[in-house]
Amino acid sequence: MSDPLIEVDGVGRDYGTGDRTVHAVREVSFEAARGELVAVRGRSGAGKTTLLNMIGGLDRPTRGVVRVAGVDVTSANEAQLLDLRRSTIGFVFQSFGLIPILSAAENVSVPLRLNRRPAAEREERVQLLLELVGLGGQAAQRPGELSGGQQQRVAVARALANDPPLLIADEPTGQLDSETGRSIMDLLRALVDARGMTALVATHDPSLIDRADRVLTLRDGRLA
Ligand SMILES: Nc1ncnc2c1ncn2[C@@H]1O[C@H](COP(=O)(O)OP(=O)(O)OP(=O)(O)O)[C@@H](O)[C@H]1O
Repeated sequence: MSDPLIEVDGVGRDYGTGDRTVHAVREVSFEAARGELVAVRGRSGAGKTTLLNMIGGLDRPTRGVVRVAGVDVTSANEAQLLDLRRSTIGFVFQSFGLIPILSAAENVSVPLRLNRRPAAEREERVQLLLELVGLGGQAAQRPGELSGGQQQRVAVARALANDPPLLIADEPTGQLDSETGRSIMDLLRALVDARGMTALVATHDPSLIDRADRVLTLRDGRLA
């Protein structure tokens, strides 16, 4: 595989010390290519969130190296990590993480503001992104006025705002009913196919696994 987008090499993460040490992730190595949809499955506590957070630069491994788009996330300083999270990685969480007092459009606009994009460009891009996720008509509505599935679509649009090569989604369908969950996974699949981005998606849900190009299974912190 040439030029992988994600390189994970011998990564481990411990919490606590001594007898109480929890080995949340142990000796995990894998690569993901550009344009690949990779599912990470495993039971509750298997280490999915810990692994995703280390790849996304939200947490640092105890051992090993993570590279994303050639950048060593493990040794990056805070400013470099901030830059990586703004330009290279979009995040989607189980709990959506939208700002309640902002409209759908304003939520999607937040990463563009952080990247200091001009107002006219922001407006155009936000509308395009909302249409992309099927919410062109809901731009002015606040999260509380949207269904769970619609809120997650807004979160996906926000994650795509700066056109990152990597989307990390941690149980994005965990709070949705199974049919709504499937529509979110269909959306992620379509986005990966249309944009050539890489997506890393943690999920418990066996019915969502078949949309992935590849499935990584974590058991007690190890890749099975
Ligand atoms: N901050 C922390 N301090 C101590 N232990 C932690 C911490 N975060 C996670 N752990 C432990 O690390 C292990 C892996 O947790 P993690 O959240 O990565 O699993 P998961 O597969 O994402 O689970 P879930 O599906 O329930 O979200 C668990 O045993 C958990 O209790």
